Amino acid sequence: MTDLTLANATILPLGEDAPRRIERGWLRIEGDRIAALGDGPAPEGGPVEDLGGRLVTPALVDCHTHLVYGGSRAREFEMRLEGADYEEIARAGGGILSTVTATRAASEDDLVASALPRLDCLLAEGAGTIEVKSGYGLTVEDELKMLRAARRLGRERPVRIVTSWLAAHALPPEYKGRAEAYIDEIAIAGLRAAHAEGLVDAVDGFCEGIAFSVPQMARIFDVADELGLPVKLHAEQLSHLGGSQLVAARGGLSADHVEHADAADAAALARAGAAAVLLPGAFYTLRETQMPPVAAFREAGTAMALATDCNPGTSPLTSLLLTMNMAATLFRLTPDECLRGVTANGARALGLTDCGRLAPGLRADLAVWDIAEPAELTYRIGFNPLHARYFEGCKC
Ligand SMILES: O=C(O)CC[C@@H]1NC(=O)NC1=O
Ligand SMILES: [Fe+3]
Repeated sequence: MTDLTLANATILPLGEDAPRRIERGWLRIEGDRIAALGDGPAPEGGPVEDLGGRLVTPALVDCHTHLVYGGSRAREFEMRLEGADYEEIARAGGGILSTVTATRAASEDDLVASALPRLDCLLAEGAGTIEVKSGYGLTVEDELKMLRAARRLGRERPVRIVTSWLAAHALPPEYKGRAEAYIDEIAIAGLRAAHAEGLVDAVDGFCEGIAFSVPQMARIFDVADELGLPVKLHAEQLSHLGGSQLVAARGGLSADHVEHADAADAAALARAGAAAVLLPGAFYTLRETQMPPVAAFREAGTAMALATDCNPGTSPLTSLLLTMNMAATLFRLTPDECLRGVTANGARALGLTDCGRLAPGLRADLAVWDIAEPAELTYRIGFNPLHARYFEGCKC
């Protein structure tokens, strides 16, 4: 059991009603929780570690990843460089389906082994909570295999893994022209099996012309609601179908990508308390030109989260710090918005209230940085100033 006070630190609590910054502050850890924090001299009693003015933030939250998958899409990367766009590749049977073949062929052990190096990259930059989706198996057993592998990552490393069911990611060849049957026999039947095995924390889908429609996603969300599972959605990534409005109407956790969302979507998400998850890695990789409506999100008060969207096709990115830099440079988010995007708002996009902020009673998942100026985290490109990471109160 940890009993430790971190002293002489520059603390960013990142809570809505918390001080913006505590200079020369202290934070007391008891067990796996934050017991107290404040400014001035640290309270007497117990071991103290002087941080020499270093910056302390919540451990980072990556609220949108496809971290578990088989194979690689480097060849497709070349195709894009030869001029094919994402939808052309998808319609030519490439894209997601080529990763499906590799994932179906991989064992659960193979999936864990190939995901661990990607996970270690995120942990090395101070991540403490990571969401992992299914979506490359597209049979009940292969989707369950993916989520079992995801759960194992949380046992193999000091990290909290949150899972999402994403069977509605693509229509496999054996269901070509039979989307409704796929939804019934795989997406819904598999969701029930995953829930029964304790493998799923939220339900997601790819709502897009090359994937699933709003009514089709609504059918899956009906079952999520019956099972008491929250929902989220890949929405308005390549077009405007109304996925964000569906998330808002269902009281969902987040609408993700949202490049093609509009002011009405921003207002609906804000009213529903749902986050907009911006994914600059996919925007950058696809050389997208449609910017997400950041001004509308600001105007509406929609919480903006950021995530790597780590996936082999459109965002082979395993750096939240680079994600922050991309969001600032490409989407014009401020460094403060970027840091909130991978902490408090990332937690919000996952429906988590016990992390992503520093306050008494919350998890002692912390990142200590060898910098004093928070903007350095967003400003630097390819620089990792992590000094130490605490997970459940333990330095790791
Ligand atoms: O190409 C892949 O493997 C996943 C792409 C990823 N999935 C999705 O729904 N949108 C994306 O950009
Ligand atoms: Fe994604």
